[in-house]
Amino acid sequence: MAEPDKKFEGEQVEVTADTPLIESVSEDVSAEVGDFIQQAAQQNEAAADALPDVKNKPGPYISFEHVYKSFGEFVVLEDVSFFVYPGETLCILGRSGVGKSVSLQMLLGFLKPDKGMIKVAGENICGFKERELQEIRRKVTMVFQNGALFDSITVGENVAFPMRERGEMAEDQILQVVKGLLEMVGVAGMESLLPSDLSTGMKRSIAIARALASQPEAVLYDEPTTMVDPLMAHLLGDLIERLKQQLHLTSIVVTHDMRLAKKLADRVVFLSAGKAIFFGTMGEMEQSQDPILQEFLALDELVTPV
Ligand SMILES: Nc1ncnc2c1ncn2[C@@H]1O[C@H](COP(=O)(O)OP(=O)(O)OP(=O)(O)O)[C@@H](O)[C@H]1O
Repeated sequence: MAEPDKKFEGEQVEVTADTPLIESVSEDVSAEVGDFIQQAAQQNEAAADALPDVKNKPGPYISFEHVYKSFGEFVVLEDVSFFVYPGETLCILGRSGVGKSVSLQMLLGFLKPDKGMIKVAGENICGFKERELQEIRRKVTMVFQNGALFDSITVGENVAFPMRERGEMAEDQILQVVKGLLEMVGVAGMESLLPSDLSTGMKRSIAIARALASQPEAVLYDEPTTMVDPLMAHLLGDLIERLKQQLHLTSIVVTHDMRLAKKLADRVVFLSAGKAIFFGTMGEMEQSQDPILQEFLALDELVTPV
């Protein structure tokens, strides 16, 4: 059952278009985090430039090439291919159980494909050892549905975690970046709260701030708008879009939320019965005569009327 969207424990705060949350989401980034963001954006542009040049276009940042995955007799993915270019957003769509989360887990090396190649930044990661996979997980970070925050430490400590782990920044600089990142994702001043004090939507915003703290080149979002109210879903969608624009982040978004896919996706891949039955733009998907795609689009209109 969906967790209710609350702001603070014991305090009923209604999120409306006038709350600071919305103002800060639409504002430019603060000076504190400016340098950090600038550095991340430059790093992402440099990473994109370093990718193999295919006919003067940079190669995909992430690609699945003829990927197969089964659990015992149960076939999850069968000859699935798709890609996402640097700085672009790919949405993975499909009904429950088609292998969307399994795809993300393979992309981070938590699961191995049976056959095929998964490339990140031009390298096939399928044969990578744990150390090399850890470097991939620094470049490509995941924002989990539940935020996956550490419950026993504060919001500020959660966001600072990747920077402290890397040990490259002075403590006062880390605190400034934490402050700026929280401001950037619309939850300014919440450093000293515990994750249990926060709503699902806020946990997700903080999980995004923590993901950004490791200065990733790509971010994977697993159902970012599920179990939050429509306004929070809209804000999270705006935030993901803004991060793409400001940081040139490559993003993969697993979602059932067609409005979100329409807002964010440069391309979508639609998984069904083990196959990628569609890979293209949202506009092309809407024009498709494939009955499975038509049914999915029609169902979405029934569930979320405009
Ligand atoms: N480690 C595993 N061992 C065995 N089966 C698994 C494992 N992980 C996933 N599966 C199965 O693989 C299938 C695809 O799972 P996956 O979680 O990727 O679906 P999904 O498309 O993300 O669905 P949903 O939208 O409901 O989250 C499911 O039938 C699931 O039970």
